[in-house]
Amino acid sequence: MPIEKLGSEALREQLEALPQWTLRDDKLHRELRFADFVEAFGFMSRVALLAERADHHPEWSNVYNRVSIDLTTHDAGGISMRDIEFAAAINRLLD
Ligand SMILES: C[C@H](O)[C@H](O)[C@H]1CNC2=NC(N)=NC(=O)C2=N1
Repeated sequence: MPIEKLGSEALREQLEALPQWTLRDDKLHRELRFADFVEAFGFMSRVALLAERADHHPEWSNVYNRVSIDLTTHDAGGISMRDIEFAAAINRLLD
């Protein structure tokens, strides 16, 4: 079954449950700051395992203790429920 891009109304609804995430360039965006590089990279390692399990991968960058994450579904040409679920799973790692 093809993965569908969310329409703007459905997307707005889903974003209500993800207040830590914003829309930037048609992607789900979140920036994080950790105590140091080891903490940031440890977090990225945990996200990498989630990404491999879901076969859904982040666009991200890391500078020392900062991590910037963008989520989109290339296969759908926009944000899909895969990104919503991924964002929620990342939030749970940070609880
Ligand atoms: C072939 C493979 O399943 C696809 O390329 C997957 C891999 N990871 C992916 N990750 C993301 N974020 N979007 C995708 O469309 C995507 N597609």
